Amino acid sequence: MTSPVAELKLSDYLLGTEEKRKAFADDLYTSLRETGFVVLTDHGINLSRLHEAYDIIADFFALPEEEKRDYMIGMDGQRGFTPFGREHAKGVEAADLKEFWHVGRDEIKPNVWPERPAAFRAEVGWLYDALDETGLLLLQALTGPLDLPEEYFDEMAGGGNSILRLLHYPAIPEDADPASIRAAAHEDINLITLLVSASASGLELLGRDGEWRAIEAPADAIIADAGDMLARITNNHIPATTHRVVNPDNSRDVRYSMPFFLHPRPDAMLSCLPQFRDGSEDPDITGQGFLEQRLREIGLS
Ligand SMILES: O=C(O)CCC(=O)C(=O)O
Ligand SMILES: [Fe+2]
Repeated sequence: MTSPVAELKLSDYLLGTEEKRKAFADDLYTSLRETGFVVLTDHGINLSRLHEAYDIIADFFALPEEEKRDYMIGMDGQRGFTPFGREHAKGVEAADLKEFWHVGRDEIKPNVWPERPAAFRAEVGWLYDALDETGLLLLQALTGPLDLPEEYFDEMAGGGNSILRLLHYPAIPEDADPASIRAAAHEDINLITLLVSASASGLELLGRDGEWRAIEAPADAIIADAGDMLARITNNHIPATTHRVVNPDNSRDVRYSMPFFLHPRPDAMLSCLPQFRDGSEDPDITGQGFLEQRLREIGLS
């Protein structure tokens, strides 16, 4: 039996006593290690602005398909629009039942922005920065339990190649491949992922006991999970969390969600930490090298 997902207040880390900060960091580490997930409350991200962002992305996805397709750029899906039926999980043939928009760091690859809704760029840009800051704080908290210098992850991932994904899962089309679900079981590529709670349920996590469980989190909480890159540098001491999004009971129900994938800088070396080396660790690879390898595996490159 896995332990339940911890619910932690980010304010304990930001504003708490030394004791509170340490308890936060230890609980974060233990929950990620044992359940792969943590639920963050009191995270300080402006909630009314967050709800507005959901309205704005719903307006964007409601635009005509041809207009959205104007924002398909390049083939690697790292910026702009990716249409329904394109991405599939690694090792799965059936495509996921979703369309999405990616925002990244302009300095690494320039963003594209839709002409409408008018507030898209400002509000989505704000959310990117807020989640980037929150994600780096979580990584900073992990440096205690991982016995690393406090600035370790700021150097690896500050100004990194992180991606905010705005997701729309439309009503399930009648002709959908019966093998397809909204998002097939997968692990995220990056260090950690932050999910600002979605507009509807459906997210499930594969427990270390092999059981799928629906994620239950209070409204407005942020769910954080560990990705492949964190697993790699800890030699699976913090394993990447397998998760999926299942289809709704009512096939007409739509769903929006906004995962933020916290990535290292492209040239940062993903090197197994010394305390986890036992000969079974993966070889060193740059953030960019690992990303390219994984994008090929999910049909985005
Ligand atoms: O929509 C969600 O809640 C999760 C999406 C997800 O896991 C992903 O896009 O990697
Ligand atoms: Fe994911």
